[in-house]
Amino acid sequence: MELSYQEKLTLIKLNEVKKVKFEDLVGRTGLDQVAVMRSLLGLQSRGLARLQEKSERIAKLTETGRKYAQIGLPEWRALAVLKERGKITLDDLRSVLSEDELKPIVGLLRKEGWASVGKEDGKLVLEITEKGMNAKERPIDLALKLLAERKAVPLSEIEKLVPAKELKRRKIAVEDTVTERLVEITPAGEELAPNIELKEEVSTLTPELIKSGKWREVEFKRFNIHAPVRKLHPGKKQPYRAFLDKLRRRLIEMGFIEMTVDSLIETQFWNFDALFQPQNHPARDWTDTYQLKYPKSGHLPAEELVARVKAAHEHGLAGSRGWGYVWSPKRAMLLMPRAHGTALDARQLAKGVEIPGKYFTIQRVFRPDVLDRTHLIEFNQIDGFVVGEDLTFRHLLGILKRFAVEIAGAKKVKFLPDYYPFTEPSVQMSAYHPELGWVEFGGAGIFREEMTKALGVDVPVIAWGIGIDRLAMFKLGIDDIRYLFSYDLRWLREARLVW
Ligand SMILES: N[C@@H](Cc1ccccc1)C(=O)O
Repeated sequence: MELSYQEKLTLIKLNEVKKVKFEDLVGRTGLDQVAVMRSLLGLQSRGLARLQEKSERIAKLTETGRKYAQIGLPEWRALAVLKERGKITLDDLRSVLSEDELKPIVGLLRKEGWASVGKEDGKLVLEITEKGMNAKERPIDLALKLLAERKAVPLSEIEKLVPAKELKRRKIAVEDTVTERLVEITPAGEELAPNIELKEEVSTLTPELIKSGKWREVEFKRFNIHAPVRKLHPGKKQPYRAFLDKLRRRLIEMGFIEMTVDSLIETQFWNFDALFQPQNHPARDWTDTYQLKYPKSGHLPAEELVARVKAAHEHGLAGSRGWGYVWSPKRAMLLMPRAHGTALDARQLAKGVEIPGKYFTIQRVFRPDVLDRTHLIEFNQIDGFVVGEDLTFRHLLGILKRFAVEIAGAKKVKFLPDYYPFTEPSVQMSAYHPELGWVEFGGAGIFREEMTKALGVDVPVIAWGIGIDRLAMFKLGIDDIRYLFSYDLRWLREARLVW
C-alpha cells in the first residue's frame, strides 16, 4: 500500500493517541490543516482511519458576558456598595452601574433577597439584608466562570447550572452549533502503523544528495500533476504570429533560403511582367489587384534585364513566339500593393540563385475580394521555389503534399489542373476542412522558360504559392479566416500553440 509521506506521518501520530480531535492531530503532526485533512481522507479510503464529525449545541459568552466576567455581574457591584454603606438610593449606584444595568437592579437584588426596598422622602431606598451580608456564589456565577474559562461550553453542561434562556435574557451568553471532528485509528491502521518507515522527504534533487549518496535514503515527494491549478495568462505571441514564425523555422531547417523585401509595394514589372504575364491581356485577370494612387510609378531594373523581358513578351524566347504585342515600359512601371509572393521569386531569379537551391518567402499580399470566412483582401502567402537540373512535375507534387499534410495537418489533399500565365503545367491545390469542405489553398507549377530564361536561369524551377492563412485555419482549428486577426481575448489566451 503506497502511502505518501504526509499520510504516513499522520497515521503514526494518530496511532500514538488512537482517538483524537482533528485540531489536536494537526498540532501533533506539525503539518497544516489542509495537509492533514487530505492525508486523513486518503487514510480513510484505505480503511486505516476514520473521520467523524459531531455537531454539538454550545453556549458562548457575548460581549456583555465577557465584560461581566471581568468586572462582575451588576448585582455584585451593587452589593459591594450596599455592604459599604448599608442603605443607599439608586443614585448612589450610578458610579458602579451603567444606565442599562441600573434599570433592572432593584428587581434583581430583591429576587436574590439581598436588599429590601423602601421609600424615604418620596425616594427609593435600598437597604442590605442579612442574606445580602452573607451572599454566596450562585449557579449563575459558576456558569459565568465556566464560560469565561472555556470558549464554548456544551449546552448540556451549562444547563445543569442555569437555563440557557436565562443567560440569553440577561445577554450573558448565546447558543451556537459547533462541529467537532474526531479522528480514530482503525484496527488495520493500528496494525500497519508500527511497521511504517518514515523517510525524510525531499522535493528537489540536489548535487549534494547525489554526491553523498543520500538520495538512496530519502523519499522523493510525489507531485500530483492532475491537481487543478489556477489559470495563468502570461504574455505570449499572437497565435497566428507564432504559427508563421514556426513555419519559417521549419522551412529554414529544411534547407530553404528565405527571400525578404522591405516594401509591400511592387512595380507591375515584378508582379506581372517578369513573370511573363502579358500586359492588356485577359490573362492578367487571373486575379484582381489594387493600384497605387500616389505615387503612380516606380523604377524599372537594369536595362538589359528589361530588354530581355520585353523581348520575351513581344516575340518570344526559347522557341516560344511570345505574346506578339508591343510591350510598354510605362505600364510595367506602375506601382501596386504586391498581389502575390511570386513577385519575390522573380526578383530572386533575376538576382541569381544557387543551383540546386531552395527558396521561400512569407509575404503580406493584397487583392480586392468580398470578405467572408475564407476570404480576406489582405492575406499572407508563402511562396517558394526549388531550382535544379533534373526537377520534374512529380517533385513538385511531392513537395506540395508535404506542405499540406505536415505543415497544415490536412488529412486529405487534392490537385486539379489549373492555369497561371507563368507556369506550365499548372496545378491548384485543395485540402479538406472538417467544417468547410474542400478549401483551395494555393497554386503551383513549373515556371515557363519564357520567364526563367529572360531572368537568366537555364534550369527547371518548380514553384508554388500557398494561402497560408487558410492553412493556419486548419492548424489552429478555426473556421473563420477573420479570426486570425481577432482581438478576442479568450481566443488569444487559449488558442492552441501549434507544433
Ligand atoms: N501566385 C499564385 C500561385 C502560384 C505561385 C507559383 C506558381 C504557380 C502559382 C497565386 O497567388 O495564386
